[in-house]
Amino acid sequence: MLTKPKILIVCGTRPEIIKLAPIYHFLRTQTWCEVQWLHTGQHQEMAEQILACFDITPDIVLSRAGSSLSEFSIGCRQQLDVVMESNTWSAVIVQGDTESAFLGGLSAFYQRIPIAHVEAGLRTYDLTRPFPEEGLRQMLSRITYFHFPPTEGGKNALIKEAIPVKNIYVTGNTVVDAQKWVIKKYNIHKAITSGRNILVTMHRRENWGSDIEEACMAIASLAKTHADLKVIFPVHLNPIVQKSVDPILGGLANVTLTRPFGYLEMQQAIANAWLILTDSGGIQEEAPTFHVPVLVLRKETERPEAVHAGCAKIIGTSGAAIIDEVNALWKDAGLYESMKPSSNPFGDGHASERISEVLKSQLSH
Ligand SMILES: CC(=O)N[C@@H]1[C@@H](OP(=O)(O)OP(=O)(O)OC[C@H]2O[C@@H](n3ccc(=O)[nH]c3=O)[C@H](O)[C@@H]2O)O[C@H](CO)[C@@H](O)[C@@H]1O
Repeated sequence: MLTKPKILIVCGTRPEIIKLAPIYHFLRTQTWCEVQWLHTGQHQEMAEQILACFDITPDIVLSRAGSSLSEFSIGCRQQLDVVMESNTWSAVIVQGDTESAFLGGLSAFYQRIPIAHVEAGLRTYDLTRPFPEEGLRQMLSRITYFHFPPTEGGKNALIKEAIPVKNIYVTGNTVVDAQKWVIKKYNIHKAITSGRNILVTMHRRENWGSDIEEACMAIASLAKTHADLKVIFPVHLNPIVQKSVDPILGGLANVTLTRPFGYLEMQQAIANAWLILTDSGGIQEEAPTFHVPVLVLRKETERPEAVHAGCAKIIGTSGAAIIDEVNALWKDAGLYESMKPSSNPFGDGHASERISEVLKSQLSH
């Protein structure tokens, strides 16, 4: 009897779990393969919550060695090697640009197991922005076999980097598959009929310190000017971020600072938002599903599709730019309508099926 291809999904952070969950569930419905989920432990509390939300019980959980990134990496790599050697894996799936994704890929590479890289080809070509993600995703592309860019832009970047075109498959972003799953399961839809909510998130390392503070001062000024504006800001648990945000925005009547949202709460907050100000990658991709425009609080984005579609604008973190851009949308209903996306340029909700089809045709005999 022929044995089924065995696929290992390796991941460890909140965004990776969100983006790999739909692939895991789709592959579990398939009879041609067996799939296992490995959690590296890079994120712990945040990961548990997201795993529960997506009904995932990992088959393998690594124990986190130490609290520093280097201690985590060394322990993770050692444990990954044992897992890679212990079974005859046909492919290892990783996503994006985290330490977990890179280590999962590297360990598979040494065992000569083909790597399938989900969300491949995102680039800024500035190794310092975002750091370290740009470096990690570029290195992963060198050792990956199946490249799954979400869009044509990612495919073109990979082709320019001499990745064989036969190994590149444009799939759409699985983040939209994940949204469709939770929207249906938990019945998420816009639940406010009046007022204007601005959802804010900022956590990127390159914005730490004065950039976050300047953005917060601009948001405070907007909140004071527009009493009917409601700002909702789930603040990242990193104390560096909290130290910048809390003193400037805490205590304003129409600004709500909260702990990080659970994934469902976040989807509900996006659905309810009139506008989003963010430096998050995932939220740029999720907002169009709920027809919400985004102002990107960064100097660049590796996700230009929403900018090209007109539903996102890169504005940086200067206070003047934030105030001007929000006021322009506040006053000009036509401008606001022109930025409201009618569909999501990052995906159609069927990326997982496409990824499964490619793996089926290449791995099953
Ligand atoms: C440079 C860059 O862009 N890199 C990205 C970055 O990820 P990111 O910037 O997208 O990260 P977040 O902003 O954390 O959002 C992620 C998800 O979390 C949800 N969320 C958020 C706040 C909250 O309070 N509650 C939530 O539920 C939110 O809706 C979204 O789905 O790092 C990842 C590796 O870590 C990379 O793979 C990814 O390329």
